[in-house]
Amino acid sequence: MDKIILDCDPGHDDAIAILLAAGNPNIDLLGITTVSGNHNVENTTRNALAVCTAYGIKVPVAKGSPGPLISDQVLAVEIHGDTGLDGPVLPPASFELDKRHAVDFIIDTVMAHEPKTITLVPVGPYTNIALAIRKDPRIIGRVKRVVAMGGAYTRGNITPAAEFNVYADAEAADVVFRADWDVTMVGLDLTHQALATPDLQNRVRAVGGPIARFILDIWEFIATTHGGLLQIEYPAIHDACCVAAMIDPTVFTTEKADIRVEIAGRWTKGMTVCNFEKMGGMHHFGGTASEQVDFRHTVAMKLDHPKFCDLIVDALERLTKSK
Ligand SMILES: Nc1ccc([C@@H]2N[C@H](CO)[C@@H](O)[C@H]2O)cc1
Ligand SMILES: [Ca+2]
Repeated sequence: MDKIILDCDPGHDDAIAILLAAGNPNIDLLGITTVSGNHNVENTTRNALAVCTAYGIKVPVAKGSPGPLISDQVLAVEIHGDTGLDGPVLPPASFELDKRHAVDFIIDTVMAHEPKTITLVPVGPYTNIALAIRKDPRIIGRVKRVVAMGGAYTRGNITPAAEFNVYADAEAADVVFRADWDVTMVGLDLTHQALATPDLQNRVRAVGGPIARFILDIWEFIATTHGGLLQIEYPAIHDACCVAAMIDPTVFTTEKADIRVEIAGRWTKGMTVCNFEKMGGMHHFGGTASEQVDFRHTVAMKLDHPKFCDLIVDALERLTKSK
């Protein structure tokens, strides 16, 4: 059983990550922390509580940072709508927020558990994670690993060079990727394979019930925004890919790389520059022999889409039965 803290900015695809984390018996969802990203932190927090209520689950939810460390705030309202989760009916929260700030919740939870037992799963901008490292660096050595949705080794979705979660707080992403812990980057190159195809939507419809309706309303809304803006055939279920990998590591293939986050480029800020080990270990700085490159990051490459879909349908069936 993998213990995780899901740091998120619900967010349509964040809601499917919560479905997987709450519905799969191999995941122990210790808590949800929220951050500003797809919308402001008031809305992403309200949405996190609404999603838990819609699923009939109760887990600690702790509100986090209202904005990035340094850069101006950028929201993805054009994709997620004015509430940050337009489309489905959002029920009023059935439980109260955890009283702690997300950063304190992360630190307290990591320090209260055995070393190397908790995985951090950030699927929004990494502001809370960076702040937690700075407030208590002990968590770097104590966390089992970080499986982060963000970045891309080809092209971005908020600028040609950058993916939204990294772009929205590039300095926080720089802190996270440079820290001395095990980071897996689940970028757009992988998550744009994780599409809510008609077949998957029909399987969700066949489960029936209010949660299936909630999920279908999510994809119906996103299809009106995502497809138009980004020319992607079906809604991309970005964030759930991280949780799926916690459940079944064979859900996608990986390669080792050395990842550097651009924080100064005028046109490339937020770009995750990936130097793959399999690319013969090109150096970041034109092969200066003095630069030591250790390929310590892991990059998600090829998704097993049928396996991914099975996990989503299974989680939906379990939550629907237990509601
Ligand atoms: N166009 C666009 C699509 C998704 C997102 C959000 N950011 C990440 C994908 O870039 C996911 O976590 C998702 O919640 C932002 C912008
Ligand atoms: Ca997200």
